[in-house]
Amino acid sequence: MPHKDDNVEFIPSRYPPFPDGLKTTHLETISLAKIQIGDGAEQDRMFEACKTWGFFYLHLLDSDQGRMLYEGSENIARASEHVFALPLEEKAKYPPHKNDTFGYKAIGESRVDKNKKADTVEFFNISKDDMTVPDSEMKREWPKEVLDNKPLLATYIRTAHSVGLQILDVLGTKLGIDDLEEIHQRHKIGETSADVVRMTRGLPRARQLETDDDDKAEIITTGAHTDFGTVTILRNWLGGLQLYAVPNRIAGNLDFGDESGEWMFVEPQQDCAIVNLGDAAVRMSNGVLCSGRHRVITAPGEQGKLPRYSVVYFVRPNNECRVKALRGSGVPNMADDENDEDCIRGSRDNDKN
Ligand SMILES: O=C(O)CCC(=O)C(=O)O
Ligand SMILES: [Fe+2]
Repeated sequence: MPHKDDNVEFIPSRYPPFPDGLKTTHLETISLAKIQIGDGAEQDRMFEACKTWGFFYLHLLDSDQGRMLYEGSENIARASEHVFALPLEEKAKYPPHKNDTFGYKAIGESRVDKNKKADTVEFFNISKDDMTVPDSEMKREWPKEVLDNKPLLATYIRTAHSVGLQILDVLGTKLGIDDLEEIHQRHKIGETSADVVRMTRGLPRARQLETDDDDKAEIITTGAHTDFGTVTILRNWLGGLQLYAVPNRIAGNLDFGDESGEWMFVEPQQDCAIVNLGDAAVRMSNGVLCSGRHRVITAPGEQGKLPRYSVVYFVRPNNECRVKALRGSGVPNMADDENDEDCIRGSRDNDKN
């Protein structure tokens, strides 16, 4: 779509490049097409990436579903610009309900560090369940700017969910899971879940600082976290995402007291999504798979002068499911893995990530 209007913010083709010379992770790039045709070497590389960092780049342009995610995420980011441009009073009409995270999170509602500094990003979390049913069956209200894009969002949700499950099928096979169907049962598209498409818009650096004189200031936009679901498929176009250089194998390890590692940038790759595993994948594999701790800071260099958009799909277990370890030759037994106390519930209501 041509951009007639210079007020348009989301124009990836005009973004300055990611700067050289920063500490950056070297993640594997996995081809979605090769995963889809069952290429053994590609599957091995993906499994290794999921055991080491729980993060990899997914090359999208060589498969139909990948191209849908590529174009769909750009269209959703464009739509999100209209959502975020609404007056705050209007956006505030869509807060999360008591037991969910759907709807609008304003800037400053979360804390990003131990000094309780406020975050500088707004989110709009759009639920899978409402976008994939007729309007009359939706459980909550959505702004017109979201509803106008319901067909796009529904297609994106179905595609991202399907790609997430294709990834889980490969990981399940590599883990020697006895019953792969169990993974599908836990992530049924038609069952109620906390799956969302998250639209995000992070403030540019100039708007975060009182003055714009400290070009190098590191401002945390979204604080350190692990995602609580199973698989996350992320599209971002500006830098700022960082991965903590100590792999995390503990589900829900949100007590980030240790500061021994360092933060490394994950450079966005034009033709790729960034895929990462969440706590439910750690739990289902009894810690064989890894859920990488990450955060977002202001995009580096010139990029940081621009508002930062991202589009995130979270594949999460169905609400009713108890996320126990799966049984399989590659999943170590844990003495207490039958213990419900030790299970993550499908809906981790209080978590925002
Ligand atoms: O915007 C990004 O690059 C990452 C966002 C993220 O980690 C999240 O929303 O959980
Ligand atoms: Fe995240």
